[in-house]
Amino acid sequence: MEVPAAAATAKPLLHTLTFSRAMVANHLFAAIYTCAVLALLYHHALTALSSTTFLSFSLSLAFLFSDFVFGFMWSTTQSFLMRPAHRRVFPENLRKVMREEDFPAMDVFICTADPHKEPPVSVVNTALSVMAYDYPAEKLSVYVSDDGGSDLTLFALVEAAKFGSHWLPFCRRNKVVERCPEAYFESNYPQSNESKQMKVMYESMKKWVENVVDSGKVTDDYITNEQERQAFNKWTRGFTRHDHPTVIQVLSEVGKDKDITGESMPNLIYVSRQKSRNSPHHFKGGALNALLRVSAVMTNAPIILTLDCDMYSNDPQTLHRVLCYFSDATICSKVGYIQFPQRFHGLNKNDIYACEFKRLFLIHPMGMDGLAGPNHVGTGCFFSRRVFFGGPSSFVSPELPELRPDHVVKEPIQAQSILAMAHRVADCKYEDQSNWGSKVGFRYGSLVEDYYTGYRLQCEGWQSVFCHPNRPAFLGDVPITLNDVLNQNKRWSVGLLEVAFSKYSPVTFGVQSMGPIMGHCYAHLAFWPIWSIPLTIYAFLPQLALLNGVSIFPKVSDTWFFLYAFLFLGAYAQDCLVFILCEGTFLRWWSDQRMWMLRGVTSYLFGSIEFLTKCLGIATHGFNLTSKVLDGEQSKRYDQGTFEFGVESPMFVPLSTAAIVNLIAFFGGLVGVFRGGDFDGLFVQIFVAGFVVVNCWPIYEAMVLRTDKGRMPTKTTLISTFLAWALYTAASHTPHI
Ligand SMILES: O=c1ccn([C@@H]2O[C@H](COP(=O)(O)OP(=O)(O)O[C@H]3O[C@H](CO)[C@@H](O)[C@H](O)[C@H]3O)[C@@H](O)[C@H]2O)c(=O)[nH]1
Ligand SMILES: [Mn+2]
Repeated sequence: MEVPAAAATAKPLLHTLTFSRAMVANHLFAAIYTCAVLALLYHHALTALSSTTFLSFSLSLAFLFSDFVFGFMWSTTQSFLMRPAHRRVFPENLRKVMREEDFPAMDVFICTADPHKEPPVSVVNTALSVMAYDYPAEKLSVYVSDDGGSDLTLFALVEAAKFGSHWLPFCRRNKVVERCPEAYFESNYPQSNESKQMKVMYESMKKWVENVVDSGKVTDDYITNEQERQAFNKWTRGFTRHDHPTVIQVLSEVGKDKDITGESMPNLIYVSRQKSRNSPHHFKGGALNALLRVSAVMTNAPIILTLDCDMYSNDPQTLHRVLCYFSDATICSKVGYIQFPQRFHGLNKNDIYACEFKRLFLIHPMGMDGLAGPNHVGTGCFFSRRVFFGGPSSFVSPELPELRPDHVVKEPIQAQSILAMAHRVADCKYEDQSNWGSKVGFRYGSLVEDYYTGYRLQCEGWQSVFCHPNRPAFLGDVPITLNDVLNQNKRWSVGLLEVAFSKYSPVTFGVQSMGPIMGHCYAHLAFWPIWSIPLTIYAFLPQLALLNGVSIFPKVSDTWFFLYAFLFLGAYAQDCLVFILCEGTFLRWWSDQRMWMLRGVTSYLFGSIEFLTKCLGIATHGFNLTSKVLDGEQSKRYDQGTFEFGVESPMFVPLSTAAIVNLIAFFGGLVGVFRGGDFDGLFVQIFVAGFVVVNCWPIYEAMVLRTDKGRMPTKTTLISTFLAWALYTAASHTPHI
């Protein structure tokens, strides 16, 4: 009897790809909605042309422009809904196609930049969580890049290596799933003598490290041997975070350092690249490129995982999932990276600051996965080392043979020649007149180096894969104060505009290189901050007109009114549906749309202004690190779902001004209508103001009702009240000619 050919050659299944069935319904809705948007723009153009006064002409023009932006942003989001895909992997089949001896080596990069904003204990936890992966230790190397050039961070990692020699075998023996010690001891872990002992050991290590960090100095009492002393001696008098030589310290070495059961430890290497005030360092992109070179010289693993210091591994099996793709020869030559979503721990119930970014981190990448693959989001991403050296069929060779992705390292990592070469490639002048940052490695030129690099790689022809298992592979911290959130979003805004208005803009270069749909996906992200234009206009203009009794939208009895109603309800309903179908709750969606409005008059707006001043050469802005330090009282308020203002941030000024203007306009409008005003003509404006007021409730609370430290600073409230009054006065004196 003959065996069917397919069955005889069938390989065990490693991964599958399926497309969402909701696609057709969505295409239909998109087609109708597009017609509605076009009709609205036509309506605005018509009103503008037939307007009799200068005022009504400029108003129609303003709304024509803002609705055009709305329409553009809405249509680009539809690219993500064109062909959403879902993937599954079958790591249980991996052993059938591959022996453990054949597993490729992995280099893990962890970035940190400031021991006071990024507590070293949390860096330690991240490092330990990846060192403890279910993977042959001799194939695993963890590199920690310290852009803060801090001996406190080095000290913490020295302690991490010592503690790791107990922690790793403990995890192995007990099949621990939470391999980040902090998360493990916070969880409901089994109480045994061994686990209790481990906890004592962890707590004392943590305390030890925190003491040193609090004291700000690694004194002799904390140094236990000559090797350590030599390492810390590098922090001489002239050593500052902006000006210092390279420090590379091997804290644990494969084959040499063993855990307490005698098994090999993975490599753990501390790298602080050379810094000088006279050389640009390109922030995180620069740090990652330095690590790319240092790791090439020392281990040169074909697969690289990049992590932010707060993103610990939450699943020891993740590397097996990744191998399901990278071991498949059919996709290996095209797939450049495998992106896991950014997911977070410690979000409050309704996620008041919408830090989950469900669209950015889940819905959009799933949409792109059915096309050429998701964008890169900076952390939780596995790269094939080859992607950093040209497109799939156009290799760009690095300047040194040792840096080539196919170079084989023959000497141990602490060999004199290896260390000398590693120092050489970490030099701050090394990249001068080279391809690094332009054609090779992570790309420079944008504060969102992650987005930009992924985008450029996809333009070169690389595809990517989105992997999002039910159990999050990585978990990170979220900012817990509104000011931190807005500042983070502002930095992203500046970085995105840098791409949007560069010669590599997705609307021109992107569309040409990767086709219209992928190009539009990237364009949606690049133009994210231009939401500020319609959002700011809609936050003030209809309200100021309302206060003056000027009707600017169609009357309820007018047929054009239904167009407005359809556009508003249609977009909101679609957005809400997509959000809730992606495991969202209604209240989280509500927070999400609220934060979108808030960002419109704060981070998007300030980001756009900063970008402009940068273009004009008036000011430059660096990478403002997001704080990962938890303040007790702030944490408490965050957990209760209370907004945190507290500081005098310039971004709070337009926010409170808008809140005040809308409140007054809403009540003023209602009073006017009761006194016999034109309800029919003013309804839309009253509705818009009312909708903003409902969204602004936490702001009113923070301005008048609250007494805690997180309330709105009185100065901000006063300035905003004054500005609201000034706007009102100006509006009421605008001649209606
Ligand atoms: O000069 C620098 C500045 C930052 N970092 C590191 O970059 C990471 C991200 O910084 P963070 O302050 O946490 O910024 P976020 O806005 O939270 O990060 C998101 O946005 C960044 C781009 O702006 C991406 O790099 C990140 O991966 C992405 O998670 C951290 O590990 C930092 O240590 C450096 O290594 N060197
Ligand atoms: Mn972060």
